[in-house]
Amino acid sequence: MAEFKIAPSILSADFARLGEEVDNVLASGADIVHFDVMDNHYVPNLTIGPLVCDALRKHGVTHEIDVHLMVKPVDRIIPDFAQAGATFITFHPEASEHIDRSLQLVKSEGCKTGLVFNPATPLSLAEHVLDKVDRILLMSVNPGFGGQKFIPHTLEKLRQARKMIDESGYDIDLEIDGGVNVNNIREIAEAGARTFVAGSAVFGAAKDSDPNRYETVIAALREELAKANV
Ligand SMILES: O=C(CO)[C@H](O)[C@H](O)COP(=O)(O)O
Ligand SMILES: [Fe+2]
Repeated sequence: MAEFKIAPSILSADFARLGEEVDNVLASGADIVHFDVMDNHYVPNLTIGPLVCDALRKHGVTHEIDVHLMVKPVDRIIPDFAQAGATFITFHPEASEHIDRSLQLVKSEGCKTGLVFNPATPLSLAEHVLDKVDRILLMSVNPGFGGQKFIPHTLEKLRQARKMIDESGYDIDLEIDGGVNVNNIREIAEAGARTFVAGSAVFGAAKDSDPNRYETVIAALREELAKANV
């Protein structure tokens, strides 16, 4: 069976208790911390920056931090995130003047690289840089907000991305971000994704009733993944 990873997006966490929320979700079985950076310019929302990434590392987080940059331009902020402890730095090709140069910059700063594709952005933009990409992230919503509905067309795009990666021979992860939940994660895995970002599905889970709610929802996501025919 393929290896699947679950990456809760802290966009939907309680920011007043962020360290505790991240500790809880990791202790509940999450693999990766997905860290959404929005600049009120590339996307119409404003979130968190390198200081918060650094604070999570100082708090004791040792898991992978998957920095999803929704900022323009990207190059200026890459060294700051590398220094703040990012594991992956993933950016949108439209936000970089020179995609190849930005990928090289991420690598030279000691981080892994990711390229992220909006619903309407063609995968062909990755064609000539696959040797420098560690992760392809497909957005299944338009970027900027959590809690949106999964765009069904992304399933076909995932199949295309899976084919492109497999045919390339490179070791590239395929991640999905936006509207992932217990009801659709299985077909998303069957379409080719291996890493699953889930924000509202994890942090929004039945807040009042279940003290182990993160564990319950992550176990339910894994149960669905175990049924996937891949
Ligand atoms: O990048 C993002 C939005 O731009 C978030 O990672 C994404 O929306 C996750 O939230 P949800 O699972 O609630 O859709
Ligand atoms: Fe994201």
